[in-house]
Amino acid sequence: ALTLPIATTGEPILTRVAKPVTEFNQQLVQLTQQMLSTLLAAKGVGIAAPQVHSNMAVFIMASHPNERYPDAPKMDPIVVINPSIIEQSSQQVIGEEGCLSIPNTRINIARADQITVKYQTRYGQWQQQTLRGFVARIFLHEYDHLQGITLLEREQ
Ligand SMILES: O=C(O)C[C@@H](Cc1ccccc1)[C@H](O)SCc1ccccc1
Ligand SMILES: [Zn+2]
Repeated sequence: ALTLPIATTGEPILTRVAKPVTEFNQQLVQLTQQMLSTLLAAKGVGIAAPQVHSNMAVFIMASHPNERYPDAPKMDPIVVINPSIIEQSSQQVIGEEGCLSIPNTRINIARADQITVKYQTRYGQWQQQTLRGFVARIFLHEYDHLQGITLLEREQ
């Protein structure tokens, strides 16, 4: 699967609310494959469809240890479709984040340390999970992208 161009700050697609996925078809599978290869090539830990110019409510989380988060869990990439946040802990943690759409920028962001989320897999199956720490941070960062929100809008 080839990589896709990544939208950067100023491109309208990054400010729009993504649309729910209703067709779990081959086109969706192909999009997720291209998002994954784009993510891996960019050495990111997450990527959302709007970042590759698609307005679908889809993102991929792929935590792995990195210089900023050396104890980040190594996990198989998770495709998240039509996500919703059911619960967020009031306890927040400040952490440094980057964004593939905002090159050479690192911003400290406060995020809930624990969240309960619901989403569909690439086969349309509903999952409900509790996420903590860095993986919760990635989920919230990508979920923001689906609402047209980036780090720049969250910066205090
Ligand atoms: O732009 C994106 O959505 C991908 C970000 C995701 C991210 C989420 C939470 C915290 C940091 C980044 C990229 O992974 S940016 C590259 C990166 C990788 C590891 C740590 C920091 C930045
Ligand atoms: Zn981002």
